[in-house]
Amino acid sequence: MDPTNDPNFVPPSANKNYVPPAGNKVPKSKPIQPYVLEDYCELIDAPQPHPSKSLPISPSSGSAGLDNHCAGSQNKIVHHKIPKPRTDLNSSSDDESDPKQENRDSKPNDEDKLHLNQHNSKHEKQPVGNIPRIHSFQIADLEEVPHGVQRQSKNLETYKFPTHRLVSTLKESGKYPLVIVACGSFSPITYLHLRMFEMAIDAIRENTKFEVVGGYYSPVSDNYKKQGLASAAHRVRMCELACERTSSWLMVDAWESLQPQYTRTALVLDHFNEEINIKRGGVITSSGVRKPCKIMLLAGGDLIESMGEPNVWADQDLHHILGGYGCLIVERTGSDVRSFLLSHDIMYEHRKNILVITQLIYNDISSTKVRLFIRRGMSVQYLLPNSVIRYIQEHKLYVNDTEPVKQVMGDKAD
Ligand SMILES: Nc1ncnc2c1ncn2[C@@H]1O[C@H](COP(=O)(O)OP(=O)(O)OP(=O)(O)O)[C@@H](O)[C@H]1O
Ligand SMILES: NC(=O)c1ccc[n+]([C@@H]2O[C@H](COP(=O)(O)O)[C@@H](O)[C@H]2O)c1
Repeated sequence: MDPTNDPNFVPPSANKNYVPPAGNKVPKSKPIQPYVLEDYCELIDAPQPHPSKSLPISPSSGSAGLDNHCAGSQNKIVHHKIPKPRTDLNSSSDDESDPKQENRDSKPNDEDKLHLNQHNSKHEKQPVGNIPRIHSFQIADLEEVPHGVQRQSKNLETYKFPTHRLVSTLKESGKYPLVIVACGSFSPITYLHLRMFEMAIDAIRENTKFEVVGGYYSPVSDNYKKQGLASAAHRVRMCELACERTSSWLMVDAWESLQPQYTRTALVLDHFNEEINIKRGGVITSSGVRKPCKIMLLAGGDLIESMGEPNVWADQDLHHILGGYGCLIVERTGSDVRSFLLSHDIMYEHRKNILVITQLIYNDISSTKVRLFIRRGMSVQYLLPNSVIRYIQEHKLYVNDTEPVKQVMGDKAD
């Protein structure tokens, strides 16, 4: 039975005493692709250290092994240098890139061309592989009217899974495809929610052999009944505006938001598995081999810590999410995710499928506080994309919210 069938349903985060009804089962889902993150988790760019420098890590230093590495890599060598990220440019010599997949970045801008020229002129003399630069395919031109963007339907009958930015052919055939899914309220989406994906893609590139082929927001449905939720249609639209105007790889999937009942996160991930692996057969490599796509949940430290609260998540769901899919956890300021992982039995059991991402530049923008600012007529400029601010103004969202201020200033928002 779905928790929201209960007439007294209150979303878990709003009611700490919430007890989900029995029978909170994960259906026998179709096969989930088999990769465990840690099996494909190593610093792909860093040189292997000299064997004499690799010290075994004692169990008591377990948390060190979690630091921006796969949580389960405790017997692995800890590199103290941040490896320089591979780039489109410097990996191009050994890439078997497919021109068809350049839908992400078909036209290099002037800056790219300049960089390309500089790079080409140096190419003969310098070994490539270590030129740090921003990946231009991640950025959308803020002034550009987005092309080929697929907007989500407002009803389930005409719903189509968005694939307009899903990479269909793997760029580097030696890697494994990965899709990142962020579930949440996004009421409204902020720059923190956008940054989460950028932090995740950096961590994946640096620490694993996966190639991110897509990123999705899955806003929760209205049945979640959390305080401060704008309607699902508004939240989906705001996420779309944010993705269209600030990113060239992120997408929004409205499926969860359109469901007539609240959908547990385990089932949302099953939906992505179904769309990407079952219906579409995963991702193809340039040599024509099909690879199933790993799907991982992207979540903040607070969401992960809610997994330790009684009766918010069914154990069976946690095994399904963490074991079957895996989790990328963005540390939240002030929360100790690593200690939490060590202390939580199910999390610890699946630690090889969990990657903790350290925020090197702290960002703690809170949707709750954004809503309060709007209600108080204060500026929210630079906390969320302009397109989202404009949308909020046009639709007069949040101005008449009645969310208790005490709760807004409570521990979650602070
Ligand atoms: N400051 C933060 N640091 C890291 N992750 C965060 C932070 N704020 C939110 N997240 C993550 O963003 C995702 C979506 O969050 P969601 O919109 O549901 O909550 P929220 O941003 O905390 O909003 P609200 O203030 O309405 O509770 C969740 O995984 C959440 O953990
Ligand atoms: N049992 C579950 O599947 C479960 C429990 C709590 C939160 N969630 C999800 O976590 C996300 C964020 O929730 P909060 O905004 O309440 O932190 C939402 O997408 C929600 O559906 C799922």
